[in-house]
Amino acid sequence: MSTATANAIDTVFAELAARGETALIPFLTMGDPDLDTSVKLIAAAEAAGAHMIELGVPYSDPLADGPVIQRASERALRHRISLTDCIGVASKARAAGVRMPFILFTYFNPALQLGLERFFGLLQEHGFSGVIIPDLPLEEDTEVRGIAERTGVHLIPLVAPTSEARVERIASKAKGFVYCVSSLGVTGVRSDFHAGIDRFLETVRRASSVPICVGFGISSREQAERFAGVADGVIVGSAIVRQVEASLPPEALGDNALTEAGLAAVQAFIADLKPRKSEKA
Ligand SMILES: O=P(O)(O)OC[C@@H](O)[C@@H](O)c1c[nH]c2ccccc12
Repeated sequence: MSTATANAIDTVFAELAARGETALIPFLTMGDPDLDTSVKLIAAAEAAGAHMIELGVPYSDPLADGPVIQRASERALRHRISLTDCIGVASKARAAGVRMPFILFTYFNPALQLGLERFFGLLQEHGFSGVIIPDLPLEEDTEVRGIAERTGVHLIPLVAPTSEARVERIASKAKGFVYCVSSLGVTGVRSDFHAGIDRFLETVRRASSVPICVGFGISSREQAERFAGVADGVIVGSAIVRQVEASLPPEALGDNALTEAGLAAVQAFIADLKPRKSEKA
């Protein structure tokens, strides 16, 4: 009898595939504007219909992030929160009744500083199903993948339209899903995507034995539905983080936690993003 419990990410994708639905995966910066509000925002995202969620660790040097998420990281880092504080948010969200799978999103350096064995041990302890490390150097990939496998946490790789030649190697070892970046450059709302995006997604689909999801620049239901036919999920970060930012009371009030109205505005924004039932192409 296998002792390995099924990973919640795999279960969610199987359920959605059976219903012909596309996963909606928000990204939130933990600690923006504070850790308690992050727990409320995660619960609001699930209430809005999100199927799983990327919990972002704020970082002082977010190379791949556009201005919206950079500002969110700055707001969060004012509270001097640590990587372990961010990981602990998952247990608080579970205690608040949130059931959807959690994916930690962090740059590599904070995980390395903590120690990879301790990092993955904490992810497992706090119930994470996956982790995304956008700047994981390929030469460290084998060690990290080994620890991830042992702890049952899916190491979710990113592929970009420029990495066509590496798609096969990356996608063939992917767990959870393959994160297909829709455009070149940094995160942030966009009106159009990389010209060869559809061919790129077909290439990833052929090379991958796990679901494929698209992120970067998606900020509306129309854009989410544009990918619903060719991808198994869409990831939305900056547009949601921008809504959080817009819903914060003026700094002058001192306590810049979100009001109930602000939380409701973020929840409504996420609900509006959700692709309608789409028959897979
Ligand atoms: O913000 P966007 O354009 O909606 O893209 C998702 C993105 O925010 C999230 O997945 C993410 C946040 N920081 C990153 C850095 C690299 C890759 C992806 C990310």
